[in-house]
Amino acid sequence: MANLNSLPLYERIQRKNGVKRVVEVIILFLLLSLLIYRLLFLKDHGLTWLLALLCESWFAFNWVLIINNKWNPVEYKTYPDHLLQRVTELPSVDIFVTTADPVLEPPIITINTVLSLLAADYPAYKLACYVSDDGCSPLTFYSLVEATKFAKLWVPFCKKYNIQVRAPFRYFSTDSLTSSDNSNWEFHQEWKRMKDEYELLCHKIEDASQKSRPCDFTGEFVEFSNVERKNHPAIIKVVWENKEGLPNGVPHLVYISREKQHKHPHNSKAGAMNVLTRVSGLMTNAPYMLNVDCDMFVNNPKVVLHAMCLLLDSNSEKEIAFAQFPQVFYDGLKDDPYGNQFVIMFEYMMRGISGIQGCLYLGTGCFHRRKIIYGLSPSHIVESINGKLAYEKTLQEFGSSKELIKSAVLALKGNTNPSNCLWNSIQASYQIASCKYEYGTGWGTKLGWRYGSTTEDSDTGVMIHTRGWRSVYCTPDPPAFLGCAPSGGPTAMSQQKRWATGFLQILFSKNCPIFGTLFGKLQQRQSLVYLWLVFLGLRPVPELCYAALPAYCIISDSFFLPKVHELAFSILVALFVIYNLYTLSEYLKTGQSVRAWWNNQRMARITAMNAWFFGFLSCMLKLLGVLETVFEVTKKDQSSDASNDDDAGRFTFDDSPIFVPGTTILLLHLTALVVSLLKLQPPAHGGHGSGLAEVLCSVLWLLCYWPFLKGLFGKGKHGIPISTICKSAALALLFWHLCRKTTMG
Ligand SMILES: O=c1ccn([C@@H]2O[C@H](COP(=O)(O)OP(=O)(O)O[C@H]3O[C@H](CO)[C@@H](O)[C@H](O)[C@H]3O)[C@@H](O)[C@H]2O)c(=O)[nH]1
Ligand SMILES: [Mn+2]
Repeated sequence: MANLNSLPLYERIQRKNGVKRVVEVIILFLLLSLLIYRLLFLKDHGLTWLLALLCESWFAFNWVLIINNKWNPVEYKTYPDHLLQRVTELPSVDIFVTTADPVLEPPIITINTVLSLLAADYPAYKLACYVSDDGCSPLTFYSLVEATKFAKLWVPFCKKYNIQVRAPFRYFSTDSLTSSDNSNWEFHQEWKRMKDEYELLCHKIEDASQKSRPCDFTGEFVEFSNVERKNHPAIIKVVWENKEGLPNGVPHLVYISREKQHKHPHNSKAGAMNVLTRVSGLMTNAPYMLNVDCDMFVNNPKVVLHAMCLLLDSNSEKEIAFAQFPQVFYDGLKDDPYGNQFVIMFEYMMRGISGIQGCLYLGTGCFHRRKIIYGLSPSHIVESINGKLAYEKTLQEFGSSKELIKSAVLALKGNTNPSNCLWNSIQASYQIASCKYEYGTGWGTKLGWRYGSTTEDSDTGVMIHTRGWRSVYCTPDPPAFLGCAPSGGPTAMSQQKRWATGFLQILFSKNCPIFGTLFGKLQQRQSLVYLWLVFLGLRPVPELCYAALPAYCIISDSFFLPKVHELAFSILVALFVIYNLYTLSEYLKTGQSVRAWWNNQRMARITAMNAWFFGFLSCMLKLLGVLETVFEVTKKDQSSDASNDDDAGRFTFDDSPIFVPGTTILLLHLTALVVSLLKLQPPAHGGHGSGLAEVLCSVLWLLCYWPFLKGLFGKGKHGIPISTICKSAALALLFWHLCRKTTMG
């Protein structure tokens, strides 16, 4: 028999991508040729030419960054079976679930996530689940209490029959009975019972949510009487404690609603994560922490084992900070109409980035080492191996709680703390969940999740990589977690807006990836990865200019693209064809449709010009001190009703100004095409008017904005509101006027 210790826990496999690289370089070469052509003829042309040159330079630069991201794709294969044979004692893991709003994030979604986590294939006494509720909702708490009762049946059932999907709503939505061993009478009975019990649970929660007060504010619920969501003392409840420490029981479950006061910034999700980190530090102090958004349920019960394969390997202790799983979505709309299922992004971009310093931290589905969240660097590890704990001098950064400092020392030394009684730490927990606790401490700057960006995940990731850590990307089959992708134009746009704002906040902060390379240990290529990410926030500027150019040229009868007979025109055509075939091939290779490819192409344009533009504005206003940025929570739908709806993929709008730029661009191109069809242009200077290229470009923009075109005539949520159309028309008129003025002048 092979030596057990020689069995690998994971393998890192370099993926072959020779052909892709060649195509990528060809595209780069074509882009550079175009730029050279622009430069050569710059002096013969005016402002439009220069503008085109600047935009194209930006796109070319972006392409270089993308090539860097994708150049060295790797795959991590994990072997949980080897782990179970090799390791006698698995480490404990604290699990964090965040929720913030019982309306946008219905508690039934949150409890399904919690149930799936409690039932994971891992010794129950090694897990503890902490739910942070920024909504301070009695309904969420009530749902958790009820879910715990159900969990006592559900968890043993899942483990006994080795159920694959352990989020009950998902398990019972498929025909799980016929697909399992039907002849097993006992299973049949238990299955029925589970289904009935789950339905009962759903009814209870549904009933409670219909009432103005979900429950009587007595007993456990007393603290919820009279709470204001944004102004209330901390509420911490041990919902369930696995006192007997049974391996197949239900893991600990703790509810936390941190203190909030109007005048104290709460730092959104990052703030919630830091409270979770501290409270769990006191209660269970596990060396590993898994965090998920409330909608991301466990889809692969072995997920913790997969992560441990990567984190427990003897070498990884000294270099790997976290193990990230991709975000995969369930019941996604057909052909990805909102371009937010990110299949390509996870398949090519993330794998490529994994080949550099490591995958980005994506905010959910990630296992962190506690001591690294506590600020440890790789060099500290070496020092602590040599006997001294280099960290002691900075312990005051943890704040004034003696209990917390004590637990932090243990965590930093790598001592796993056997769980004592959770109730013992309740008092101290209230102290560290108060909103004043962090003043004068390192939380949010040196410790924990970083404050200052609405994408706290990327920000915290930059910080960790800047300290010199690496990270790994784990893609087991079936996917580890599944969540909801926003459906609907407004939700999709507001999510993207928040991301763009957050990226720019990183760019303009001390945590900027450029500083990370200059002064820290962020590898150069990883720095380029982060630049690619944060520069997405600047993208709306060249994107909007480039979209306006063809309309401008047609209306004022000038040109910005090469004429058909020129060599440069063929460069342009080649670039267009090769680039699109390249992206299309990625979609086909990942089993997606041509339609999905097209939807993603056009949504990339729509997102950049609308959502990211507003993200850009909101960051600029924040920098000028005019406006505070807020973390707008994404609405989550559980039901798959949307996908049965005929109109499911049809773009929806609301009266948000976010749709104004897009509507304006659409109106401009409509005008331009009418102008060109009816030959209404003013006479061009010396016969150099707009040509075929500009018209084709304009048609292309129209195609990209097809959902908006339909929106002009649509009704209800499928229609663009009149007010938005008026604002856009006014802007388009202004633009027209300017075009005409420059041609006259
Ligand atoms: O004040 C807040 C705001 C949000 N959340 C929670 O944060 C999570 C993420 O929010 P969501 O609205 O779902 O954001 P998404 O756009 O879906 O999330 C992506 O982007 C976020 C950063 O913008 C990351 O935090 C997420 O992990 C990542 O999935 C949810 O569980 C929320 O309940 C809080 O706990 N407190
Ligand atoms: Mn989410």
